[in-house]
Amino acid sequence: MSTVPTPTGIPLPPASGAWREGDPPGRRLWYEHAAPLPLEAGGELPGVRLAYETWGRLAPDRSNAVLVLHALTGDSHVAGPAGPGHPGPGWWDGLVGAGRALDTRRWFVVAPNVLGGCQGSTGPASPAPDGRRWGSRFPFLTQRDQVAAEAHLADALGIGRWALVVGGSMGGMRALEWAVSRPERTGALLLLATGAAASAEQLAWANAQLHAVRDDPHWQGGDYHDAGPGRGPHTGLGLARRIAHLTYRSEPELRDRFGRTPQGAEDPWRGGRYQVESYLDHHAAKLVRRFDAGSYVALTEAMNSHDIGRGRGGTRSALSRVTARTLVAGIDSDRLYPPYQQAELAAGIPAARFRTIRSPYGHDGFLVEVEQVAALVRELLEGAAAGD
Ligand SMILES: CC(=O)SCCNC(=O)CCNC(=O)[C@H](O)C(C)(C)COP(=O)(O)OP(=O)(O)OC[C@H]1O[C@@H](n2cnc3c(N)ncnc32)[C@H](O)[C@@H]1OP(=O)(O)O
Ligand SMILES: N[C@@H](CCO)C(=O)O
Repeated sequence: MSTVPTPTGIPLPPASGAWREGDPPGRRLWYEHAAPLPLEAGGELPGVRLAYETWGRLAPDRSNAVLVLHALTGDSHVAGPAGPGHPGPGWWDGLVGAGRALDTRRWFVVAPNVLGGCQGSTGPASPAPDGRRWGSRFPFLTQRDQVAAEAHLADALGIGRWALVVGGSMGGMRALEWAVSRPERTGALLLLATGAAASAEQLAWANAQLHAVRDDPHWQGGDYHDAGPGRGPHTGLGLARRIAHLTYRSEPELRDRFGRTPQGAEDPWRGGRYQVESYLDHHAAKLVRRFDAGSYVALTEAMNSHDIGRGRGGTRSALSRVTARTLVAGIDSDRLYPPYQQAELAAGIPAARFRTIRSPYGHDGFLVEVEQVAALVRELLEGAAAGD
C-alpha cells in the first residue's frame, strides 16, 4: 500500500500497485515506469508514476480494453462505486457500469490520471528523486509526452490495442494523439469538443489564466508547495478557474439560469453579489480545494503545445494517419472549442463521422450530456461488433 501525495492536502484513497485480475472496480492503482521518460522538449522525467482506475475484466485475448482520458481538471475517477476506499461518484458515472454504454460486463475500462496532474500521477507537487517537490523544476510537458507515459501503462497492462479511445477537451487532444502516433493501437476513436491544435483564442484565454496564477505573490515561482497550509496561490488559481469556467459555459445558459438576480439576501449595490458571481466564486473555491496550481499551469501549457501536425507535415498529413473508426462530436453551444474545429477533424480523419451534441451548457456539455455521449459510444462499439 502506498499513499498518493495530495498537493491540496485532501486525502485520496491509497493507490495499491498494479492491476491484477479480480481487482474491485474503481480502485485507484498506480503504475511506475522504471526508466526516465524522454521528453519532446528535451531532457527526461525520472520516476514517472501514473495513477489509474479500471472497471470490468480484461478478456483473455485482451481485445476489450477501452481507454478514457479526462479533461483539464478531471481525474481517473470516471465512475463509482462510492464507498470506503472510493472517492464517490465519478465524472462520467452514467457512461460506465453494467448495462451502460461502456458495459463493464463486456468492456475493460482504463482511466489514467494525466502525467503532470495532481490526483496521484507525477506532477509539480510530487517529490523529485532528491525528495523535494518538483515545483518550479518540473519540466515542460507536451501532450505527446503524456501519451507516451500512457502507452507505457498500456504496455504494462498487456494492452497492445485499445478497442476504443475516448476523450473530451484536453482528453480529446490526447485521444487524437494516440490515434495519430499509434494508429495500430487505436481501434476506434471518440473525440469530443476538441481540436487539431490549440487555437489563438484558446491560447489567449490560457494566457489570462496563467497570469492569474503566476502573478499571485504566493506562487513563488512555482515553489510554494511547502510554504504551509493556506499559503499557496489560491487567489490566482481561483481567478483562473473563474475565467476558465466562463469559457466552459454559454451566455444563454448564464442569462436563463441567473439573469440579474442577486444572491440570496445580498445587495449588489452595497457590496453584495449577483447570483452568477456567487456561482463563479463557488466553482473557484471548489477547484482550489481539490487541485494544485502547479499542475494547473503544467497542464495548461501542455494544452497550449497541442498541435497534431507539428513535425508531421501539418494537420492534414497527421490526420490522414488515423486508421481508427472515428466519431468526432462538437457541442452546438461551445464557444471555447467551436464545432467548426471538430468538423475540421472529421473532414481530415479518413474514417470519421461528425456528430453534434445539443446542449445549452457550452463546452462542459461533454461532461453534462452523458446520455448523448453514451449514444455516441454505443454507435462506435456496435459498429465494432458489426465489423463496420
Ligand atoms: C467530484 C469532483 O470533484 S469532480 C472531479 C472531476 N471533475 C471533472 O472531471 C470535471 C470538472 N468538473 C466540472 O467541470 C464541473 O463540475 C461540471 C462541468 C461537471 C459541473 O457541471 P454541472 O453539473 O452543470 O454543474 P454547475 O456548473 O451547474 O455547478 C453546480 C454547482 O454550483 C453550485 N451553484 C449553483 N448556483 C450557485 C450560486 N448561485 N451560488 C453558489 N453556488 C452555486 C451548486 O450548488 C453546485 O455545487 P456543487 O457542485 O458543489 O454541488
Ligand atoms: N470543466 C472541465 C472542462 C475542461 O475542458 C474541466 O474542468 O476539466
